[in-house]
Amino acid sequence: MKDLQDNDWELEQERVNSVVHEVDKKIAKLQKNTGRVSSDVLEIRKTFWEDVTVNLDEPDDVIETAASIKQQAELLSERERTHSQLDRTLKTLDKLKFSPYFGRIDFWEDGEKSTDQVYLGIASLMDEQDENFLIYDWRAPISSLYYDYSPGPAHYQTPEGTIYGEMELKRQFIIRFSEIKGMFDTGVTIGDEMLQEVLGNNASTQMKSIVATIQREQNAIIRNERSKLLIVQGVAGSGKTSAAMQRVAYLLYRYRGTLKSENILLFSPNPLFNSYVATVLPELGEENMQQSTFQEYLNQRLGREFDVEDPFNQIEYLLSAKDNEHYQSRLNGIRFKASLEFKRLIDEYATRLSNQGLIFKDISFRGNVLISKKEIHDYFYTLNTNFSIPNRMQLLMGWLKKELKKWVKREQSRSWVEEEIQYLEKEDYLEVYKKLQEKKRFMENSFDDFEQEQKLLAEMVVKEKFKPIFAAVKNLKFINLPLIYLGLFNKENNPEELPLMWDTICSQTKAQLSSMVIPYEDATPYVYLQDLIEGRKSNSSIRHIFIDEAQDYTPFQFAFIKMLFPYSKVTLLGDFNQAIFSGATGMQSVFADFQSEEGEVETFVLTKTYRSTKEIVEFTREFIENGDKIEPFNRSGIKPSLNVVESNLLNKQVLEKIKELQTRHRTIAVICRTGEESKRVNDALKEDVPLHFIEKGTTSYESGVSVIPSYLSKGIEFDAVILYDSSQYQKENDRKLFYTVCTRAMHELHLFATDGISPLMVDVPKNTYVING
Ligand SMILES: Nc1ncnc2c1ncn2[C@@H]1O[C@H](COP(=O)(O)OP(=O)(O)OP(=O)(O)O)[C@@H](O)[C@H]1O
Repeated sequence: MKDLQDNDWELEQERVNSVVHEVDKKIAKLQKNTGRVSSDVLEIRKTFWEDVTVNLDEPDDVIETAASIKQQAELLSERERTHSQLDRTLKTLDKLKFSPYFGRIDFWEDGEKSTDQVYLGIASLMDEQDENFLIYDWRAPISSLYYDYSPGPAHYQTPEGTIYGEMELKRQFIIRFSEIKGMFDTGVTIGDEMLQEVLGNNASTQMKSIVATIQREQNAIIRNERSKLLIVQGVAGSGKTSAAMQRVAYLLYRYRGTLKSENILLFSPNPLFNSYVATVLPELGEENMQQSTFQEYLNQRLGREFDVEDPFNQIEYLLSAKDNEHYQSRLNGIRFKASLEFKRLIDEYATRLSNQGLIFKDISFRGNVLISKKEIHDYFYTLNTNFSIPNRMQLLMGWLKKELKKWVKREQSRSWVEEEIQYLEKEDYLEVYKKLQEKKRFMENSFDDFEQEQKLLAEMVVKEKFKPIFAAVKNLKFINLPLIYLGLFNKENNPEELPLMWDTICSQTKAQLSSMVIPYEDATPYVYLQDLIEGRKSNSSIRHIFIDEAQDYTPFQFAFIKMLFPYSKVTLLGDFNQAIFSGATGMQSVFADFQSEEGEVETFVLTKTYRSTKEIVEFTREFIENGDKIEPFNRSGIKPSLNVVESNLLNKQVLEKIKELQTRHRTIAVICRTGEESKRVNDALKEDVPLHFIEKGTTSYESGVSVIPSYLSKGIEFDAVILYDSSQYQKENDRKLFYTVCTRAMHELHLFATDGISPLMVDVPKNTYVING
């Protein structure tokens, strides 16, 4: 490794200057273009109708008019697309001007005469003649060398094969405002110095990109193209979410032309997390992928019919209602309904429903049953059982529509129709009159206008009233799904091996659904059964899904998600030590059993953690099994503290700690066990210090002091964490939650305790923390 000389610095700065000069030229050129395109867009919008020939006289003219409008609209949208593309390129160039690159490697490819200098940045840049790369995109095949090797023999993959050679130099830059602020030549891994610099900074309220310091093991995840299912088990702070974000950017680059941001979907744990990660891709010059929470999906499916419980209410109950008489049976129910066993039970049930047992609803109108549930049931079971249930439902729907049409005719002569006609608006009469005129044109014989008019008006009235019924039939609302689902909890459909307290589970489920509340644990099984009966609404446009915090999904949910996106590759990121939902319930987590997944599955394990100081990692890893495998990044800070206080002094002492931390940190979290406790703490302290109260609907987190319930803090990080009352983490099933909240801290962790030291800490070596009080 060469020593850095002053001369090197000067030469590199000269190169930066010349690259920035090139960027400036490109910006100027593009701005001219952008100006032209935006005036095109304005002009087309202004003259849109002038350039369209509108003529509706004859059917041919109508077709011509439609074609002319379509052509004009296409022209406009093409120009708009070009405009937004140019706009994005301009933004990227601005970023390159600010910081053109972060790395350089000198690589002598076997068989070549000279060494290539490869500079890496967030996007590639060619010289004026478009011949040589001034900057290589970090996602280009050759850039992989930078992440995977230190100087010495090295190789990288290209679509054409493997390229071998010798890396002669690896250099890192910190460039800001076109000026080199730091420069390191690195030997071993991607410079510790650069990582030290990045990780030593304050936590940010938005996740940052890590392209300059991606580690080798993360690079393998980011660039993996082989697997259909990629599983990343990584300890807290190991960069799973970061790897996921850079992987999205990588895939968009690698498959540009075929893969667009709208073909990628990220399932994240809550809206707060969604906004926390939303800036990474734009920072890298890419558009954000689609983002959603699984709860949003469930709400969209069930929200109109039911009051859908969310996972946060469920966990709030689990954390605080331990004395409730139904607690244990609910827990057992949650466990069973999370399992693939329950899914199998539903599959078997659906097979039986094919021959008997489906339940329907009467179709009624003005208090009268038009088609009874029995008639619907009987018709359904006359249909050929070789057809699937969903196919038969479509046939049934067709039959119902026909029957309803007969009813529309019958109803027209009823007295209520005559009455309704009296109340029609003038416009309705006018419409009927127009229709009559139309008809006359085609009919030779004269007819009684009045009678015809009455008939048409009656038809109009009845059809209008039947519209909602037809719509409901089209949406298969004649199926009584809640009752069918509840059929699962009847004796004749019992599972062979009954889960503990099964009778109570059945009666509780029935009570909840009858009041149109769907507990979180029932929501996925319910939509699964619905799909078996109504037909699956699978999505073909999504090609990649990412599930972050995957440990909190049940095996049932994961199986269901895979069915929803049958054409999609899947990246699962999680940590079984942070499985707070399954930790609280003892249910299976999808992460417990990924060995059983079939097909092209690859698993990556990340054991090095970057978020917290060495002292925090040495303390928190003691909470969990095999914690000694967790490797901290070598960054020092102060030891975590345990502050034992009288409960009546807790708020006062927490306040003092906040004030002290504010002198050196920007983001501080007071993590409470539940939402209820957060509220109490917020109410008690908000007069004395400005607080951000975070609850399940909160969509962004700001710097300052946040008060947040434990389960919402997962996935995000703070400079300093105050754990409000650690004495409450008592039982084994609190362990994962306890570990999760403590690992949110980057620089400082302070635990308060009002009722003695948490039993979960008894085995933690005393030299890993300090005790105050
Ligand atoms: N290669 C890296 N270079 C710089 N920073 C990194 C790197 N990898 C991870 N980090 C930082 O470490 C912190 C934790 O990363 P991230 O949130 O992606 O981890 P995680 O595994 O998803 O954590 P958790 O499971 O605890 O939510 C972030 O601040 C991230 O920027």
